[in-house]
Amino acid sequence: MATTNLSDYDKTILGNAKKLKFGIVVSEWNTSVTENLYKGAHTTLLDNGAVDANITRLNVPGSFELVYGSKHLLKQGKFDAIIAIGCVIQGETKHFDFVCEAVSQGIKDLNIQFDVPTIFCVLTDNTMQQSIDRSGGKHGNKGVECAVAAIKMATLA
Ligand SMILES: Nc1c(NC[C@H](O)[C@H](O)[C@H](O)CO)[nH]c(=O)[nH]c1=O
Ligand SMILES: CC(=O)[C@@H](O)COP(=O)(O)O
Repeated sequence: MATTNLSDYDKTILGNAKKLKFGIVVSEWNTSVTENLYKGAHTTLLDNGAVDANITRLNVPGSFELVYGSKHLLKQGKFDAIIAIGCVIQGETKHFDFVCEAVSQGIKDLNIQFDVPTIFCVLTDNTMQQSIDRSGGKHGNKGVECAVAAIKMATLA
């Protein structure tokens, strides 16, 4: 099993997020999962000193739109990091492959085009149970992992 616990991190080595501004883009597909990912990310940012007024949320229809939504926030030039939250679950067709490829490559491209990091907080799972397990279930919460990544990347030396 590749995943240990997505919620484990060493708080003592994490910088304080008090002065940082975050944008969080949330896909509305599989909203029961993405809301839990958002809660994990939002809570972790606050637990590490972030101010709620410095956290901006933007909803988009699906994970494919996370790229455009993240770019929309990045162009405002007022964030230290963006967290893109989605949950893509395999269906009957190859659509899963195209959505996952598009959003992963698109977010990679944003990290090249902009000087502000965009964190890939997108579950790409075979089943809903796998997504439940990784959004506050037995494997922790990927939203926590990605909030930690956002703080680390926003405070790179
Ligand atoms: N099947 C899932 C989707 N599909 C929708 C796409 O993301 C996109 O919104 C649509 O193709 C219009 O551009 N999105 C998810 O986030 N998760 C899925 O499982
Ligand atoms: C990832 C998707 O777009 C997928 O869930 C859609 O389901 P299907 O492949 O059965 O159309």
